[in-house]
Amino acid sequence: MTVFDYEDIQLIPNKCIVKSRSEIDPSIKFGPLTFKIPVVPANMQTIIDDDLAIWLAENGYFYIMHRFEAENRLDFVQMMHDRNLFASISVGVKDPEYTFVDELVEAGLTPEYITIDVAHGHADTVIKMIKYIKSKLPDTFLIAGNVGTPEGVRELENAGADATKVGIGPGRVCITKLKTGFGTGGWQLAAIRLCAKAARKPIIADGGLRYNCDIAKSIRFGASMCMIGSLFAGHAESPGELIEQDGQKCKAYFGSASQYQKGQYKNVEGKKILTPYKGHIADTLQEMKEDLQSSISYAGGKDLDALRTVDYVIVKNSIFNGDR
Ligand SMILES: NC(=O)C1=CN([C@@H]2O[C@H](COP(=O)(O)OP(=O)(O)OC[C@H]3O[C@@H](n4cnc5c(N)ncnc54)[C@H](OP(=O)(O)O)[C@@H]3O)[C@@H](O)[C@H]2O)C=CC1
Ligand SMILES: Nc1nc2c(ncn2[C@@H]2O[C@H](COP(=O)(O)O)[C@@H](O)[C@H]2O)c(=O)[nH]1
Repeated sequence: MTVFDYEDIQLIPNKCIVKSRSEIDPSIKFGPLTFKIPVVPANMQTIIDDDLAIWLAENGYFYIMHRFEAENRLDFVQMMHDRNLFASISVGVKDPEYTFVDELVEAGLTPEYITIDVAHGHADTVIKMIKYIKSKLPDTFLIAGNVGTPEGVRELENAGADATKVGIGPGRVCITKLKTGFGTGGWQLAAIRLCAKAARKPIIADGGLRYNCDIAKSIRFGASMCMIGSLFAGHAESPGELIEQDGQKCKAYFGSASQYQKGQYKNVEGKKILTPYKGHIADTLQEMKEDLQSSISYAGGKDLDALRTVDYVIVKNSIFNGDR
């Protein structure tokens, strides 16, 4: 098996067919809706909150609300629908989550997207939840994860998932690789490739993207959508207070399996970092769009499809997955 990560790949240009990058359309149809770019901020408490979800939905971007204020989720779905916006929420696999699905059904609420969000998604608990949600809310577009193998992708798809999320341990605030020895950290892009070859439905590349070019590379190796945490942390709109450290404005970014999320040090597989303040998220998203348009122009096309078949070389740089 050929193993590589984002920083080991260079895409090879084709002849340009546009006069301006503004002619290029980097949008993606994902589930029932089409979004401006194939990017979604991670469903983590330091990355997304209600206000940002509303802004993203209003402005043509995909979002997935996190599941860590479980009691607010029903009202959140109702609130988004009252504003004629799509609702996209996360669930876990523990018993109360079945009751929550029942409550959605009783309230007559069908979120357009539900994501089953657990660390080790290749599990009977996840398969059972997929089948339950699909039986109760058949019209919801159901994303399940996380997995890191073709077998994981196939099993979740066969259970009824409409898309799978790939990435075990490549995240910026992840310590799964150090605590357990398992995962796709250091070869996440090769794992995307392996999983995409086996997939019959869309996959989301989750974690390990460190630069805007990694969006184009994820698409090249078979992703339909990229979930990103660290590049979205530290914005004006990011949840959390601005902190000053060594004269620099920062915001905290912590893992969903960190003690800061869990409130206790048990089965911890995440850490906290401070990220420099980055200004407004609209500017970051606009830059991602422009860079992706540029990538597509180098691929010799006018839309994301041009990236999917572009040639590449493996230029081994390091195994550090951008985390130096
Ligand atoms: N993408 C990634 O690499 C990772 C992501 N995360 C994120 O952290 C958050 C918490 O995830 P998670 O702990 O799964 O959620 P939960 O705390 O809801 O746990 C999910 C269930 O799976 C059980 N479980 C069995 N094996 C594992 C395992 N290896 N890791 C985790 N749970 C396991 C848990 O039981 P018990 O706790 O008793 O074992 C629990 O019943 C999620 O948002 C997830 O996306 C966390 C780690 C890795
Ligand atoms: N192993 C862990 N992974 C985590 C944790 N919290 C979130 N995550 C995953 O990271 C990505 C974001 O990655 P990034 O490289 O873009 O910052 C996120 O979507 C989750 O899949 C955690 O505590 N441990």
